[in-house]
Formats: sequence, C-alpha cells, structure tokens
Amino acid sequence: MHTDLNVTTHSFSDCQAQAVALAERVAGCLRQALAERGSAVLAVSGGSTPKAFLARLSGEALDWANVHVTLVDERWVPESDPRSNARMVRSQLLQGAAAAARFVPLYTGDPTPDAGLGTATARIDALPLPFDAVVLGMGEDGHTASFFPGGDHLAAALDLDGRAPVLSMRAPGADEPRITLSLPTLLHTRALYLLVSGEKKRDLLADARLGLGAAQHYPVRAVLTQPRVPVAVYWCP
Ligand SMILES: O=C(O)[C@H](O)[C@@H](O)[C@H](O)[C@H](O)COP(=O)(O)O
Repeated sequence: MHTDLNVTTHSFSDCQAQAVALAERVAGCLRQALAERGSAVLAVSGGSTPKAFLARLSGEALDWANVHVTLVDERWVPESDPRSNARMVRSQLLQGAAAAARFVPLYTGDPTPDAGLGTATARIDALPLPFDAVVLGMGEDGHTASFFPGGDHLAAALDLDGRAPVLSMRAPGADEPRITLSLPTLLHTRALYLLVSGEKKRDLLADARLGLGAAQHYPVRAVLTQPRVPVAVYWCP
C-alpha cells in the first residue's frame, strides 16, 4: 500500500481480489449509512472495469430498498443500447435482492443531454447527499467520469466552486455526447474510490499525480490533487 497526502493506492495481484475488496469496502460504507441515517447513496462509474465489483456488491446483504444508486456519468443513449451505463448497472448490480435499490438514471430520453439537463439535475438534487461512496474509473486518455480532455464543458465541470451539479459534455475522445456529475458534486461524498486496472493506467495515474509530461493535463489530475476528499485507488494488473 502506497500513501501520500490525499491518495492511497491498494494494489491487488488479481482483479477478482480487487473487486471483492472494493465491494466489501463499499458495502461497509452503505451499511454504516443505513445504520446511522436509514438510507445510503452510491454513485458508480460506467465502462467495463466496474462490472466484477458491481456483481460482487450485488451479493452483499444490505437493506437495498433504502439504497439510492446513481451514475457518475452517462453516455447519451437509451438503455437498449449496449453502451448504456444504466444498462450495465442494471445487469451487474441491480439483481437479486439489490434489484430493490432506488436507481436514479441520468439519461432522460430527451434528444440531447442539454435538453435533459434540467430533469437530470432535479434527480440529483433530490438525493439525500452527501454520497456515502463514489466509485470512479479512468480512461487511458486520462478522463474520469465524463471529464474528457478537450471537453466543451471541462473547465466548468472541474471548477471546485462551480454551481452546476450536472453538465453535458461533448469531446473528441467520447463516442457520443455525455452527461456528467461535476467534480464538486462527486467530491460531496464520505468516501471516494478510483477503480483501475492495467499497467498503462497505473503509470498514467502516477504521472498525473506528479504532473509529469502530458499527464499534467489529464482531467483525472483534478481528482488526485483536490484537497477535499482522500482518494483510495484500487488497482489490479
Ligand atoms: O461512461 C464512461 O465511460 C465512464 O464512466 C468512464 O469515466 C469510465 O470510467 C472510463 O472510461 C473507464 O472505462 P473502462 O472501465 O471501460 O476502461
């Protein structure tokens, strides 16, 4: 385990062990929230990396009916599309007892994320925040959530004093328009995790943290260097 001011890295020799450890950790956050406040709020990223973690979390014995689950970001596609993050979360996490969780999607069915922004923002505003746990991922271009390099609303999304909790995002590296929670919204959490795999992402994270070379411009650096919430990185090869 490696620690600096705000980032702790937990490295695992295999990705199943990583998924199990993070599922236990996040279940602990949710259990504590349920015991103390009667409800819990979780935000997870999409993509492929969180699948094993979400499937594992799904099997945890929790009062799922009082757990709110949302996404840190969404591709602007309906749930019938294989690229839908909501579809992935439904198939991996919201199964068995966990199907009782209150899922809050970001996609609204409007033609564009800008058209759906008001509805999506109202959904997030209605959550009993702070989040109990936020689980981010990272792309090999240094994006996290939908904070893409060159994104049209990147500066506003990363602004720690920004007022908009949800933003639309179009970027050259994103296949479709996106909707994303802002950085200050994601940091309004009791626990923050960054789930990554592969040596390339490990090296990229190290460079981003230190601000080396091209990685000094990677959006994930804003998460690693912010002063508000400690970041626990869960890494497997
Ligand atoms: O919708 C998305 O694309 C995500 O939420 C995104 O931020 C994701 O975490 C990274 O792109 C990593 O994706 P992989 O896990 O598929 O590499």
